[in-house]
Amino acid sequence: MPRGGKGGRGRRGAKHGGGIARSRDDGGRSNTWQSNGPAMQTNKYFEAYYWDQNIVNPDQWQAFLDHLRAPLPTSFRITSGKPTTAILIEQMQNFYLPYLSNVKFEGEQVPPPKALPWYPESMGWQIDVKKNALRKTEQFQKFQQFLVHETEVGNISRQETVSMIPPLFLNVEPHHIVLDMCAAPGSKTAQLIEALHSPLTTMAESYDPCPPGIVIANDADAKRAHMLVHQSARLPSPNIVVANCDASRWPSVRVPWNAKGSESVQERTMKFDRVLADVPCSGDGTLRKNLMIWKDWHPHNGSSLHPLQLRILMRGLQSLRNGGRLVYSTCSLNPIEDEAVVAQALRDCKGTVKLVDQSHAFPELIRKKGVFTWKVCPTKGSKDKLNVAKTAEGETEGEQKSEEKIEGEQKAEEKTEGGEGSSYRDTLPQLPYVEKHDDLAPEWREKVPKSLWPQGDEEALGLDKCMRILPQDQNTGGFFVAVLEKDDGSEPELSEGMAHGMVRAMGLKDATVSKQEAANTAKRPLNGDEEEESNKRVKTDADVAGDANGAGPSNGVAVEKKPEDIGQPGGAPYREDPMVYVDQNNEQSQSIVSFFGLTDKFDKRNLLVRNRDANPLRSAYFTSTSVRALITCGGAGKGDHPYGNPLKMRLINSGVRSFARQDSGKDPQLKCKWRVTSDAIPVLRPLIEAKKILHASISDFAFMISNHYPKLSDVPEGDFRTALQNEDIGSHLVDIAPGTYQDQKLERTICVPIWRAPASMNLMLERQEKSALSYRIFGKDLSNPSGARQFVVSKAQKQAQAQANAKRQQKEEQSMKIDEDELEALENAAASTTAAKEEQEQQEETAAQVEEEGQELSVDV
Ligand SMILES: C[S@@+](CC[C@H](N)C(=O)[O-])C[C@H]1O[C@@H](n2cnc3c(N)ncnc32)[C@H](O)[C@@H]1O
Repeated sequence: MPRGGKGGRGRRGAKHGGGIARSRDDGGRSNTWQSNGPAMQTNKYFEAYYWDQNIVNPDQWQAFLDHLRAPLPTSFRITSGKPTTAILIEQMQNFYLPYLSNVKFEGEQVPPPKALPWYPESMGWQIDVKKNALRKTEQFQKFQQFLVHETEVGNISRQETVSMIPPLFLNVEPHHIVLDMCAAPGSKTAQLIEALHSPLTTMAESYDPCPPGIVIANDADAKRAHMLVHQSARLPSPNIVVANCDASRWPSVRVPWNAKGSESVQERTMKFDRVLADVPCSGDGTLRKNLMIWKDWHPHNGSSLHPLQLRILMRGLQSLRNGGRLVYSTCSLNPIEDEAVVAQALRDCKGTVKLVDQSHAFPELIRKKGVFTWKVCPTKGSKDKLNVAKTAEGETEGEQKSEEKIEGEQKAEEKTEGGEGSSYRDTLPQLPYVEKHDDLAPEWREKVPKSLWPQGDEEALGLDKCMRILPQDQNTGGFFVAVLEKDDGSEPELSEGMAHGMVRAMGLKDATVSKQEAANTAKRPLNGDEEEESNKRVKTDADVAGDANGAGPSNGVAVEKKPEDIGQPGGAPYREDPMVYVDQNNEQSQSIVSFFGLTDKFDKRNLLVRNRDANPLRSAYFTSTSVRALITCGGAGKGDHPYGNPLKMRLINSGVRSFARQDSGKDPQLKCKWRVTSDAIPVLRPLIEAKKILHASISDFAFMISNHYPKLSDVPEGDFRTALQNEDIGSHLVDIAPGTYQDQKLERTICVPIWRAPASMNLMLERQEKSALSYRIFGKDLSNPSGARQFVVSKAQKQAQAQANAKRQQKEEQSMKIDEDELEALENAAASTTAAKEEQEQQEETAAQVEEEGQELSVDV
């Protein structure tokens, strides 16, 4: 059954791998393993097909099958470029490795986790341990809690080892515009975002909060595209855009662009520096975790996906700039979905695209070279169905067997598998291979693409530069990766990539608008009629100048169309709220900038809201300038969406939610009704004036964690308390200086958000974030009297879990496969964000109460 593809039309589970959530404790998965048992993990078509394809050496065959039938090891990645990156690696190496090095389960030594030798700076890990050993030994239980905690707060991502590979070969840099064509559930997108903000390194200093580049995460499935929003919320970035398009028809979007050294702004089609085409596939590389694939697997699954895969790859290559790089990947081992797709794309590109030799990169990663030839099985039934000419070369009696006969053979008594060459092959069914496209009857030649077959030019195309990762080599899933680069000689001026030119263009446009605004302000006040007339004039002027602030009724340029009337032709209606940039003179925006002391590096034109009035109501998002160039298409109305967005992209989300309204308190002293979200701190902290940051010691911090809304008078005496008392009521950021507290050391400064109420203060972190942070620094949770880790399980989460379990059961009954990637992503993202939201709302309520209480207190005093 295809993985994430369109092959199973009408059956959602088939189409997208069955979007089924499961409980965080992994109970669902282990039950699946136990209930299915090894008896189910067999498929004679699979064995016959892959034996014939010759991608596994005969002496490795048994190991190949054995690994496919063994549970997949747990693996995870430590998020790069965060202040926590180095700390977690240090904890892994200096605490958990020794701690887990001498564990026995059922009399056997359990291997400790190992850093993946090819993943940069020990940030990728694998645990070759059976699930029940993980759950039933005290040491691994403790380790599991650490993993869950750090996963929930975004410092660790559970990700299958092989899935970590494609983004590494993309070499993403901060100025790159990156398209992740088939991104959901988003584990690779997370790596792309990390790479955009910092080189893949443990050094937090290299983190750039707002680089010039953009990551566009796209998925054709609307529900799955929304999962990307949750996933990206774990890695807050002003440079992220989530879209919901059919990647094979990825739209051309026009953006403003300025050539270096010129004073003019041009409009250009946005081209990508990097493209990831991790296409929907039959998924047989995931057999170790998606057990249902065993049951449904047939060579035809791959053949039926080949055309879509090719269309997506071709569109990716067309969208790439000259000199740009594209990585094509599948979690299928099938050459029809792999080499055949790449080969046809190379042919169609007529020499403008080449496969890149990556044999020198990540040398510790064991991989096989791509193959030059393969066998094609274009139908599920017998060849008769295709009316293949009876005289066709290579036809044998065996190949003529009917489908019923094949099934009969599949049920035939199993003989010893492996090793014995042809005698083993004789135990397996013959498959309805068709030697060449010309062998098909004329009416079928039209329907079945010729590109399924090798065409003799495979060696010349350099298909051996493709890479195939086989399960037995590193105890992983199976995977295929090809790295392609475009060299068509066009647009040499784009060799610096497009992002810099887009940012420069916005600078020029912004300057024009500022001049215009200054001129307007200087005018005398107008009476009503004159004002209306003037608005019309401004609209025309702005149109001519290319208003950089985006469209909206407020600046009079919106074309009134209802968003629900608009959609991709033939696609689902597009109903997302518009993304509108706030006028930089907006009162709320100005209060945010002055209260938090945001420097000029914070461009207030990049503050975005999700309403047509461009008014910050509950949340305000911050995006990079390049994202503004894209979302507004550089000018009002250019994007043909009522509010200026490039409609064709079907935008779902963008930027980082940075400010949340907190105006429930009625204190007239409250100067700014907004608080900085904890997600936005890494992005905003470097953009805030030093004098606006409060400073506290590690013992002050221990006090903050241990106490919920302590009175100001109870805060330990010292500089922090004095500073707090002199501070305005509202949201503040506090730098906690390195130091020692009860033998526990904080090695580097961390920044946390607080709320200063009239008579009290509070650390504005949700419970599990506080708990994880406390554990990391103090070795226990100071906010919990028992010191144990705290996990927030919200009502919504419990409900979602119950629903997910029911759904899983239902799907299992229907023999659908469960997409474990999706489950992993849900585990990484959705549950924790629901809980976090609830926690945040609860915090806001408490803050309001305390504030009011504080007001009363201050009146009393
Ligand atoms: C193999 S999964 C991608 C996994 C993802 N890259 C990750 O690492 O988490 C394939 C995805 O392609 C999506 N998809 C299927 N057809 C598509 C199309 N025509 N355009 C874009 N996405 C598509 C599916 O919804 C599915 O989420």
